[in-house]
Amino acid sequence: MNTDAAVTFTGVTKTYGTVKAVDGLSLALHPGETVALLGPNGAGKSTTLDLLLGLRPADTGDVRVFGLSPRDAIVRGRVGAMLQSGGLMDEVTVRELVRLAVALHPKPHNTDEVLSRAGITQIADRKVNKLSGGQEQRVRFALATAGDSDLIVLDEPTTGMDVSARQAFWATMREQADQGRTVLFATHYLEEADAIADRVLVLHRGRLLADGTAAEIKAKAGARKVSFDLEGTIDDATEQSLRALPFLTTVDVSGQTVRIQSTDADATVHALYGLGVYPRNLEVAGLGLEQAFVAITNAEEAKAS
Ligand SMILES: Nc1ncnc2c1ncn2[C@@H]1O[C@H](COP(=O)(O)OP(=O)(O)OP(=O)(O)O)[C@@H](O)[C@H]1O
Repeated sequence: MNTDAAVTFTGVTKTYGTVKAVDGLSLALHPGETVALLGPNGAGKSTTLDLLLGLRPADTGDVRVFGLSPRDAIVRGRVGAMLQSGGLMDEVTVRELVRLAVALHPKPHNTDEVLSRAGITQIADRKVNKLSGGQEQRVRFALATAGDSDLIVLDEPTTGMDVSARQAFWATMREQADQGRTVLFATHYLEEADAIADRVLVLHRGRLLADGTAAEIKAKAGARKVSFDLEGTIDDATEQSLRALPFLTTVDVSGQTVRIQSTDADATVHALYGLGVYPRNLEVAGLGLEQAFVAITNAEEAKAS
């Protein structure tokens, strides 16, 4: 067992009826890493976080947090979490709720500092059930950072936050990681994962499909995008021959503009000139993280069907 790791999953499986939500998952996260957990709906992200937080038991395998069981790690204040669901207590004010979280933490921060860091000092006296969605998220963030935890776990943390709240949120998270904390967040915002995470995990049907930096994940997708314009209207015959170009994974024809993805852009462009057409404004570029994610998960879907 690697006791230096912040988190280890070893052969972890969690099944609901016939659904394998987490399927033989093994991974290790290290102190100071900011890790994005990506995956299509139902990939097993929330279940993975629930297992990590000891909210559900694994069927098989072992989950360790700083070498401890999830429950022991939480009791010792080593983990702060911000989950998607779970009601906040209704009839209390924001300050009372945050004060309670501070009081319960074995290594508490100062309540005013926690409120200020989460940007909720202005609404501290408001009842929790009178908040907007974005304000609620900030309160959850305050609860996750009520004490000096070594691992911060966030499930879809910025859903409902406006642009400035998101920026402030991620700036704070970067500070937390710079201080040696491990930050693990599940998200559907791939641009956030690209901008923030040192490491990206792609889950699919409970299995780890890719694990690396955003650049490595983009390279793993193995595809590049090619776009160009053709003069005049693209008739059916031309469109047919474009769609028959080698190594294509996707084709989109819109007016005179053609956008394609190819697993061998050089060969595709070579064949394009062979069609006797004259592409203008030809651009060849790597995939963004979002496109890479779609390419990787679609390829896996195709294998499964
Ligand atoms: N309590 C439950 N009972 C039965 N099935 C469940 C339960 N929780 C999750 N599942 C199933 O397990 C699978 C994984 O769900 P999970 O919520 O972990 O995925 P996710 O990646 O977080 O999805 P999303 O992006 O939609 O939040 C899904 O097929 C889901 O329907």
